[in-house]
Amino acid sequence: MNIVILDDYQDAVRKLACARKLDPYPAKVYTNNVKGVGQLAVRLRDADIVVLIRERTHITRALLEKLPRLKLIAQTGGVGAHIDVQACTEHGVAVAEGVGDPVAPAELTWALIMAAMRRIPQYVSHLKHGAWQQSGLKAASMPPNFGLGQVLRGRTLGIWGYGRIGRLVAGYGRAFGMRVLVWGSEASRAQARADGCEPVDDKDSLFTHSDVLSLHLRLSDATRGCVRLDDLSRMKPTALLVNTARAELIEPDALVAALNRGRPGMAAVDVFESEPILQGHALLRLENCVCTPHIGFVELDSYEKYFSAAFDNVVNYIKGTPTNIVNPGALHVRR
Ligand SMILES: NC(=O)C1=CN([C@@H]2O[C@H](COP(=O)(O)OP(=O)(O)OC[C@H]3O[C@@H](n4cnc5c(N)ncnc54)[C@H](OP(=O)(O)O)[C@@H]3O)[C@@H](O)[C@H]2O)C=CC1
Ligand SMILES: O=C(O)C(=O)CO
Repeated sequence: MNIVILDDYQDAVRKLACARKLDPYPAKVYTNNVKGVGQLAVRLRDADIVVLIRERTHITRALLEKLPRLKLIAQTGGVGAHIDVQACTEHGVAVAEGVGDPVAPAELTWALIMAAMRRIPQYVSHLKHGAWQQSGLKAASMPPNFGLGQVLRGRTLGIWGYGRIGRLVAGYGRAFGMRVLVWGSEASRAQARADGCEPVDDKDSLFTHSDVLSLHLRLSDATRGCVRLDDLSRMKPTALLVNTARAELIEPDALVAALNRGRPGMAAVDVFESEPILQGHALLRLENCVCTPHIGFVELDSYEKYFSAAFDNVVNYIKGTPTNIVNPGALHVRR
């Protein structure tokens, strides 16, 4: 079996002990600098198994048609919209989902909430530039209403996407004495009610009433662009929007437009439509936006867990006992 590992950010996989699971099965490791179906098809033409670290590589129908040897795609973390799972099934390519750890992204979400609500990145940056500002931030570039930071106790946290991460973030919010509103499917809202949160009856209520609104949906055709400029415009000028899920959940350009208008007053984001984000991107220039470079899951233990789970799936597949296959139908299609 030829195994190719793509998207190996900063050689992380090679440095981690979990990669030793592949020792008996020689693997080529590439940091993915390949663009387009043609070049990718050349790089992957001898691969039986591809391990994807994150989502830079798009597995499309057109690419699959050029890869008759490919049998398994092993993804770290959840399978996202970058893999055409239906086309994989039709081509007999099994897709294995890695198991992520929701704690690291949930804690990063909270780190961003606290940093943004107390304006910590801005205070740190002003202080480093010699400005001792204790009674609120003042600068020509500050949007109106930016003002002072705010405490969380007694304020309202809104959660859209009450899954593994959203549920943890909600629990931390309750520990801070926040009222927690949840919007989502009937099942999500029932779970939220059982957990002591308040399900809301419509999306508008979530955007209108939240002081902090955090997105935790998965990206799919159904959720792409589900947050529109209209929704953001309903938010309070003092409110914070947090996105550690996927950038494409928000309509293109809507977040920049909304922040420029001051509703919501602030955003904190860990995910971008194109990663790495280009220097000079509008979100990086906005004083009322805190950005981190997709580090929700980047933490020693969860790094090991993400990669280790993906490699377990590879080894189990080779041994003939595939695990965590999201499209079991593919296993019955002759290659
Ligand atoms: N920044 C980072 O490093 C990380 C980011 N993430 C991202 O965080 C987000 C949440 O992850 P996680 O909590 O593990 O996800 P889960 O699958 O546990 O939950 C996601 C929620 O999204 C909703 N949803 C909408 N459409 C779908 C769909 N097609 N399939 C499944 N759920 C759907 C569901 O809510 P409902 O039933 O109400 O519709 C579900 O509860 C994801 O976007 C993930 O990619 C994850 C790990 C690290
Ligand atoms: O698993 C995920 O969805 C992540 O964002 C980590 O790459």
